[in-house]
Amino acid sequence: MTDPRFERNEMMRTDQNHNNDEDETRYPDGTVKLRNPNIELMDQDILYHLALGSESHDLVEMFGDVKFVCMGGTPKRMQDFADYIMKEIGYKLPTGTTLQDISRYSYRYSMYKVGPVLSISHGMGVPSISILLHEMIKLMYHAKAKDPVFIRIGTCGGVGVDGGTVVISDGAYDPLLNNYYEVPVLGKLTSRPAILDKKVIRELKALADVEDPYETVTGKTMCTSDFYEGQGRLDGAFCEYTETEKLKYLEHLKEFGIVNIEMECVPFAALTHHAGIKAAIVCVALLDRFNGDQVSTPKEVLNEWQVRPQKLVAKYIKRHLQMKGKFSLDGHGSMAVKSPRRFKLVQQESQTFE
Ligand SMILES: O=P(O)(O)O[C@H]1O[C@H](CO)[C@@H](O)[C@H]1O
Ligand SMILES: O=c1cc[nH]c(=O)[nH]1
Repeated sequence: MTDPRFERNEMMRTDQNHNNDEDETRYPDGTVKLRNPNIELMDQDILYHLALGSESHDLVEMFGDVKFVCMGGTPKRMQDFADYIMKEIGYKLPTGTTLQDISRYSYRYSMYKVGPVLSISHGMGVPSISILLHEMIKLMYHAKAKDPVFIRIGTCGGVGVDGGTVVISDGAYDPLLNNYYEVPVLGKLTSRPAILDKKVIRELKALADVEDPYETVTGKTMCTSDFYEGQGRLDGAFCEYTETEKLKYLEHLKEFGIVNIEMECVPFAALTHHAGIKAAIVCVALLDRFNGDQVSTPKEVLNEWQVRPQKLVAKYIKRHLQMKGKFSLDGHGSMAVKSPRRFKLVQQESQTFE
């Protein structure tokens, strides 16, 4: 007999496969509806790992205009992206102010806001990004943000693609090649389909420049919970398989259509999909895993490679801002600060969390 503690919650899985209709996740005006009735009954919701709260901060004022939530592993990359997107959309900070890390007093994640774009670090691996996603989805709900799109800007190991190649994920798979996110809830495995938005993927692919001196490809991405043995590396502290076995495994992945390996795609695709939020992942490969395991490319080259997904995502954001009258850029491609007051509020951090 199956131990009930480890029973997979099939009912929930089936339910969630069919239960993603817009009524469940959107109010008619496009604002995010939460699939948790408890939140609106709470006096306040503390977004602990963001150092924000629904009572301590005016979240509607601070984040109500957010349209794009960009995430990546490191605080540095996401600060660089905030600076880059600011230039790209011509967003002007009020004189005498600089971009601030809104979540700095959480000492967990770093978050920057540039007009309608949030740029936030998620750390490494499934638990770290899943905590952030719960809080970012709730933040979008509290802020009454309309139809935000979430994009992960990452790095990965290539499976048959060269270092420097940009990969747009069109599927997210765990190491058993399941495309759902399994998480134990109250002692039962609950599984949620890991689905990325086809339209966003198509648009991103169409924006890739054929003149770029590197390739931009689409393909399936595998998510692991470990960088070393979990990704079949030979250079971890332990290794109980041969190089031949490693290569056979990579061949098996390649045949299945996996083009890259990273450590967050499954919860990212599953939690955004469950929240009814469109999402996409753009990573740059740091190496082709058929050729090795160590990331030995010089830092300057890696830094240039890391900008490649940012450039593509910036193009996508610019295109959408130009399409939407509300955020339209002026004749010089500049986006004026619409509300200096909003900006001030965004820069304010909560003393409560210091
Ligand atoms: O470069 P980022 O986006 O952090 O992601 C990749 O890099 C980390 C491992 O080095 C993992 O988190 C993996 O997903
Ligand atoms: O090989 C790699 C490179 C970056 N990130 C990963 O998870 N794996």
